[in-house]
Amino acid sequence: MKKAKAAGVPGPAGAPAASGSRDPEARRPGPGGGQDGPAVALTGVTRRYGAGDAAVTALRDVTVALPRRRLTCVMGPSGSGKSTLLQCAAGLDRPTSGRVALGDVELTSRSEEQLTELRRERVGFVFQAFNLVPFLTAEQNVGLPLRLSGARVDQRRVREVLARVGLGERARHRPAQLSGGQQQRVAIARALVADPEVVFADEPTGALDTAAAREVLGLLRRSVDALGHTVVMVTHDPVAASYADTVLFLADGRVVDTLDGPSADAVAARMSRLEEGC
Ligand SMILES: Nc1ncnc2c1ncn2[C@@H]1O[C@H](COP(=O)(O)OP(=O)(O)OP(=O)(O)O)[C@@H](O)[C@H]1O
Repeated sequence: MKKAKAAGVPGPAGAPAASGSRDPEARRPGPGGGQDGPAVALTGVTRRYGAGDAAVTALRDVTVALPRRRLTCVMGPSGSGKSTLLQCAAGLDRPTSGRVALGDVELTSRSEEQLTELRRERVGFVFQAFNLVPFLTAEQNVGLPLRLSGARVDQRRVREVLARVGLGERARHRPAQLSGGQQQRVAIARALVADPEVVFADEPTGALDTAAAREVLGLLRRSVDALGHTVVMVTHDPVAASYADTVLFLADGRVVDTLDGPSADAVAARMSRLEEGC
């Protein structure tokens, strides 16, 4: 079991120390690769909701770098700011102050239209509730990001990504004809099809049973190890977090700790201390 590092907020220059990938293949340049800086850098990010007595500060002066070609997990007690961090990092929400950069692109100064386009072109999303379009087949769902960005839908590419998630035989099935785990695998294929710079996954296993969750986590892990993708995942589950290279722990809107090469036991132990307020 590895020890949690002392609290300290990693800055953009020193990405949270992903201690090195578990697979040498992952060191080759991957999607959006070739660049050395972090995939996403938050600098002094504060996010406040509401005003006056009703104001809630969800993130407090967060400075953190999310490294490329790694699986970074975000954990913390309920209300600690995990989803807010993910949404700010993905350009779905705007910080009240501070800066967010996706690769070399500063997000905070962009218009809504520019952010929408950036997300389409450079980011993939996986949600707890799958968010597939119910009347489209698996392959049509996977091709959707390409279609929305105006690119030609390369059917071979769609089939290849579906096969990679083990659903080559289910391309013509609609979501209702698939199990939860299979639907989430379609969602992962959809997130990966356009080779995004970062895949953001918000509780991707929250609605799945243990076996399906393991398959989904294995896929996310392999997308990093074998294909060089970058994944940032929010989870409550220490076992899910053990698939990550690095776990960031949030408490009360701050990054209070990181853990590299985490075991489920070490994550659970750190979480219970955080839930007790230490
Ligand atoms: N749109 C909003 N309006 C007002 N307050 C909000 C909003 N979104 C989040 N918050 C508040 O910000 C804080 C952080 O919320 P966030 O959803 O980021 O936490 P979380 O760690 O993801 O929580 P959980 O684990 O319960 O999903 C909470 O106190 C929450 O109530």
